[in-house]
Amino acid sequence: MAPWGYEKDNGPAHWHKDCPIANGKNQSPIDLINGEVKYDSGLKPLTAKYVPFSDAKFLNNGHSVQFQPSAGNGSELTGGPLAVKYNFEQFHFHWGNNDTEGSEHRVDGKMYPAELHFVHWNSTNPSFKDAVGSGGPNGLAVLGFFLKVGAENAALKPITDLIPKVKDAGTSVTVPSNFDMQAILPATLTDYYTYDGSLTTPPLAECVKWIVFKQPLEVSAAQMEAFRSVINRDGKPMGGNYRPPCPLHDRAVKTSFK
Ligand SMILES: NS(=O)(=O)c1cccc(F)c1
Ligand SMILES: [Zn+2]
Repeated sequence: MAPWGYEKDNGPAHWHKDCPIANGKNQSPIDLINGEVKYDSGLKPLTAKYVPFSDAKFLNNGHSVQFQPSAGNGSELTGGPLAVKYNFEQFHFHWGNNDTEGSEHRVDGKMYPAELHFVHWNSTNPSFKDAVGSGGPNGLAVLGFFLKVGAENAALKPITDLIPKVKDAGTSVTVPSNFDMQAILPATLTDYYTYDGSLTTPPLAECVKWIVFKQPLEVSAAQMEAFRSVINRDGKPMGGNYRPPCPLHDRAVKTSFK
């Protein structure tokens, strides 16, 4: 099979051939149906501490654009549904070719134009790779933020301004060291959905504690257009790099809000 992608001949419907877990019972993304979620008063606030990065790359890996600091940067996530500290690994995006599609998770069937994933790994593992392979839903913690079109996102501007430099698959650029990742996050990380799921791209490992925030972030139309100018490994616009929702099976989606 050609390397996996999102086209007719290598998209989500094909992934099960290389990754049979694609048809597993803990797959992501899902449709977050408000009538079926359950408030959990035991969910604590989340704390994300992102320290400045000395050498971080922004890259086009052929299926997304991704911010990746060098390993062991010291940024970490604790609290919420998490029992231990998680180390920050990378963030990346999924988006559509128009404003009616693009997010991976949905809310009552609604898709947002894009979704931003902050990926963290359980610090009781020696590395990110070990955390992915650690088995069970506590290997990674991924924060999901919906993006909607509105005001320019000043915190993401240093990243969206770099997109023209990583237009083609396999390209990367160094991110200025004064980039403040903390500024992307809302002041308080409240009001989220959380459930046990998987990576949304191959290898689709069922190792993720998903934490999806109810409140979307805003980006400008120009910032959305920047994403839509990115080219994938087949030389086509990368937009549409989202997996459709997977069956919930017998999983519960908890909320930190009533
Ligand atoms: N899209 S995602 O589930 O956040 C994801 C896919 C693959 C690797 C990874 F670290 C995160
Ligand atoms: Zn993702």
